[in-house]
Amino acid sequence: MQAPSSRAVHLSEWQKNYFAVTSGTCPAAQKAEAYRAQVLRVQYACASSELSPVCASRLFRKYAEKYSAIVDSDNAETGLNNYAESVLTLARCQQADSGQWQSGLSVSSVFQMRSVQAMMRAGEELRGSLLGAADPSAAIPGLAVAPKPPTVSAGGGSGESAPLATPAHGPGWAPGVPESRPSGPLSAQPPVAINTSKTCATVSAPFGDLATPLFGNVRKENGSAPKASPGLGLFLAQQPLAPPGSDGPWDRSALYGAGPAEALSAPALSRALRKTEGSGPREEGGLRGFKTAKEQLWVEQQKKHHPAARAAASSCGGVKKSLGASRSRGIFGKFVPPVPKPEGGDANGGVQYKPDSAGPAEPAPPVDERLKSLEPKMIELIMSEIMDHGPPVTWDDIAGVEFAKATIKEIVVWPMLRPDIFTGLRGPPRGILLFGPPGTGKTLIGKCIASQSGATFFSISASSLTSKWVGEGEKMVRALFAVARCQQPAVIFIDEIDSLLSQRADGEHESSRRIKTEFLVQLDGATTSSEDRILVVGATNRPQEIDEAARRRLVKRLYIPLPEAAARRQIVRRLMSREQCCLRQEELELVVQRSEGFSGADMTQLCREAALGPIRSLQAADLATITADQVPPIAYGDFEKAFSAVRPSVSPSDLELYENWNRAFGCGK
Ligand SMILES: Nc1ncnc2c1ncn2[C@@H]1O[C@H](COP(=O)(O)OP(=O)(O)OP(=O)(O)O)[C@@H](O)[C@H]1O
Ligand SMILES: [Mg+2]
Repeated sequence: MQAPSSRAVHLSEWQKNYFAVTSGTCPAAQKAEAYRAQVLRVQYACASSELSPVCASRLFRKYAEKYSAIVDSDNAETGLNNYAESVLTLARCQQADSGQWQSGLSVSSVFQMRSVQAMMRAGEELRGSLLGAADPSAAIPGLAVAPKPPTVSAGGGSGESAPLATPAHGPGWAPGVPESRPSGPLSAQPPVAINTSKTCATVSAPFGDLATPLFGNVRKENGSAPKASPGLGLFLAQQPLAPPGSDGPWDRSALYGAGPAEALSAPALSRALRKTEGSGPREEGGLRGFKTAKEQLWVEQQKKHHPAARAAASSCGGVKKSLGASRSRGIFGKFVPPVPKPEGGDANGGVQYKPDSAGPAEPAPPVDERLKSLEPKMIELIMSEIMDHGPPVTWDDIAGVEFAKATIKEIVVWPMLRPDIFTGLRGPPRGILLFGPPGTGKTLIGKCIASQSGATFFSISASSLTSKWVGEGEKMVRALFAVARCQQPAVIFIDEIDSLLSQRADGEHESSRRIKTEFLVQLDGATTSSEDRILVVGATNRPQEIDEAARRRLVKRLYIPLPEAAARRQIVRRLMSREQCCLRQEELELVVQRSEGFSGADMTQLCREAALGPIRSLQAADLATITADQVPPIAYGDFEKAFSAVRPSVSPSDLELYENWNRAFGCGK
């Protein structure tokens, strides 16, 4: 059979590549390979004077950009970075589950291996004949010969290195342009044999740190370095440097943006070398230093959003945190679609959310089976309702309500701390209702439980469940309990629970009826399951509006009354202790007497008003110049004036309603 002419070969290859790059169904790897082949072809054509430099430069730029776009794409389906990343993830699974694992092989240790040395010797012998014909850059006048680096990625290196490098290519990745490609022995040339100062930067740029573990050395950090991409590995072996002005020697698009002649010019070469050297210590080799474009994006997102998110979240002691922030999972952590949970998991079978230290390179955490049927968006929203403890609220910060505090300690804190003792009949109730007039410290108690119980604390206002996610309320309720089940022990604190569990009425909206039903079902499950350690704490100042079915499930109904004299005294003392105050004991008693019927919130307001008294007594001119310690102390006179501005917010008739309800349904004194 007659051998096809070189032009015919070119044509058929061209057609093949053209088909690959224009096909809508061709996989990304194949497309990238086709573009890379075109890039090489342009190089060769230019080197053998088949193409004018101007034309070559134009074509080179066109195909190189397209190649770069595929290799660097952040798209999970088409980006080869992602492709390599998933392969690396697979490789890491083999590493005895240790995040610290690094290959024992380094570039230098590989060259100590006998098999590699034998291959190198063979390569030395073949070298002359192969190099002359194969290296296109050698044919371009005025350019330094770029010796081939001891490649990790081109697949032509040692047998030992192959398993590490080849998986990144995947089965569909067949390095092209074989006819002119330097063969294995060349690729295995040891770096020690190369004098970089005399030849060029090619070797030192991609393989600068020879002590770096081989596996980790797929990328020498500086911008968007190639990750063991075979096509790129080969290509870069022939493109030794970064273009002028690029961020680094491996800034692929910048590199391709320059024509071949520019890219290979001597000044650019030295700049690239300087940059490479400068970047060396910044990141040691190894997987830890390896960042995909996606990971880089994650890091940038963290830098951009993290401080703001934290600052915005710190109000009232409790810090709402979203998993995307404090338990950062970044774009990896953007809740991943549920996948079957592999072996392991925490003691409760909970979701294994890893803290920041896990790093962005970690694979997405496995998701609990119990969350599989839920919408990721919902879970993400619920997670953002988890309250961090923030500045702790202690039991002493809550004045009065001794009975309620003792009861809560007994049924919330101790069983959480000693679940082994509180079993059977001693098992704690799973539903608590805190009811009482407004401003008596119900929410404060919730925050205290969050600080003191050591449980995962979900603080959800019922109105947010009903209004924020219109039409999706019942799904939210389901997600809330499912997530809490995965995060046990957990406390779900629902403020204004009356708006969620108000009595069912005929004219009520369908969606709120569904939410209520779902909530009761979930509450029933949580309150009756002997395995779950979920406590639901509801707070309301309208207990009479709560549906009777819900009331029954919130077995411990604790009245949080207006503060008695001792509690009012404690509130004033505590608040005044932080200010300059000259209130005598008998004056304090007068304040306590006169504030009969005030709620805790009213007492706080009274003290704030009194604290403004000394300022108000100052002339405006003085206010501009006075120092903080020159402000007069708060005196009884200021309280007297404050009493005329602050009135009790709870009326006696309202109070009677609460007391009646407490007598009827309350569980306390
Ligand atoms: N027992 C208390 N001890 C100390 N401070 C209190 C007490 N009760 C209320 N306060 C003060 O009043 C503020 C409001 O209290 P909180 O929000 O807990 O009231 P609430 O019972 O939840 O009211 P509402 O029923 O209107 O939601 C608290 O931040 C605190 O400063
Ligand atoms: Mg409240």
